[in-house]
Amino acid sequence: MTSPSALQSVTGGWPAPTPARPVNATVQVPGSKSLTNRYLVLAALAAGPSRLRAPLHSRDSALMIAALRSLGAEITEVPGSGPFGPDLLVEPLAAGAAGDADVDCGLAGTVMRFVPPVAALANGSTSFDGDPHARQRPMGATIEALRGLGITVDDGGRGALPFRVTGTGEVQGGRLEIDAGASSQFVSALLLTAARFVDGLHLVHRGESVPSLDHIAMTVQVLRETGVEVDDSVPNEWKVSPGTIRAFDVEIEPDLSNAGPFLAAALATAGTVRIPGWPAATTQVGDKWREILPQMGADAELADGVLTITGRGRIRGGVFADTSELAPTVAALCALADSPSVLTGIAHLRGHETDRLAALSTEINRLGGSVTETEDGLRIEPAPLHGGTFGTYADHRMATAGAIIGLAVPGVVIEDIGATSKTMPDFARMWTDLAASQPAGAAQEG
Ligand SMILES: O=C(O)C1=C[C@@H](OP(=O)(O)O)[C@@H](O)[C@H](O)C1
Ligand SMILES: C=C(OP(=O)(O)O)C(=O)O
Repeated sequence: MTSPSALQSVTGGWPAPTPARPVNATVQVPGSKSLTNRYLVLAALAAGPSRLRAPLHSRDSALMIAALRSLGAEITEVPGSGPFGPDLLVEPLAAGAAGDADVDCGLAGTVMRFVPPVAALANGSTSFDGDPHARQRPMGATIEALRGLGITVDDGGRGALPFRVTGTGEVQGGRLEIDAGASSQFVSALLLTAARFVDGLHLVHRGESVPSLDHIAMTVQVLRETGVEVDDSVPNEWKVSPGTIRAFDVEIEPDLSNAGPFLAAALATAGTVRIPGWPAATTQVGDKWREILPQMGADAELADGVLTITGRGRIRGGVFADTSELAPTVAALCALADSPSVLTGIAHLRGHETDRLAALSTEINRLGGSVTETEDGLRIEPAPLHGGTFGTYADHRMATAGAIIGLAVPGVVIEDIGATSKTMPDFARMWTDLAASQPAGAAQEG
């Protein structure tokens, strides 16, 4: 694991562009990671073949595809379809398919949390491991949950990756208590598979509050779309009835969290950014940009499925609660703001791709910023920033946070822009195009 303090001197890197003029661009954003990986799991467990249109193609989705294939699902690409890569056809796993598979989770929370319950349905053993930092991410609730369901999990007593799940071809299900305080993905993972348990699942959370509730709402929504009965009427409890997961043909929404850095560019440069394909209704947490960015001083308009954000030259700080995976983008904007900010409700970011609270404060402060960690978030004071290397910790959202700061601060070098391949492999090109975009009428003005 690379700790924030260990990253003192870095050579090389990607010089973040600092445009001389306000950006003015329409940016098509690839499909949602969270939706793509949920639909892949559901398609693998469904009653017939399914199609995902406009799915995300990135490291996290490739890892999910490889994991489900290793368990026996057939996943093929439809050549020539989709602007960001082919649609996917999924033939589900055969019931009680044999295990003896190896799953590489990379650094993908959705793979390390969503796939073990699927492996529990198999008749055999499945081994899970991942990147070095994946071994630091919280996994205890998944391991304990599977044991609570009668599944053998050999984790060498670590409560973390690597571990082996041995199923018998059937999971009884029933009532189960877990502590999902470290990640909403512990809940989503069990709900996604639960309809295939003999008795379904009555899941009860006990402990500190569950973070990233929007992502659980997304899970409940996709389950209902595929014909699964879910009762989420009692806070911290979810009941999934046993039954069939219907095969489906679905168009994946653009990733609204990944739209964030591009929309932030409108504020950072006092420009305009338009994102087409913005859903009229969605469970994605990224829909919160329509509240967050106006709170910071931008104009926002959603018309005909296009979200337009226009920066007005001033970025206001504020109090931002429960921003979940949006937090690194929000923090980057707060570092450019002219008044103080507080980010709350994000203590669990310490268990994300890296300890994001430590990483954001270390890297922004290295550029002259004034960020302090609080118990459950960050306090960010206005400070004049200067250029320097921005460490990325294999975290896509650290790389994009550094790029946002670089729009307004010359000389910012992103340690590893390749980290963006986790969810947006084309980020560097898209960002370069954005930075080179011209304000309306600029060509005529010369
Ligand atoms: O279920 C999902 O797709 C996700 C849930 C959230 O995890 P946490 O609850 O661990 O924050 C989010 O941060 C992550 O990027 C994706
Ligand atoms: C926390 C994130 O990812 P993961 O799905 O790996 O948890 C994220 O994308 O911000």
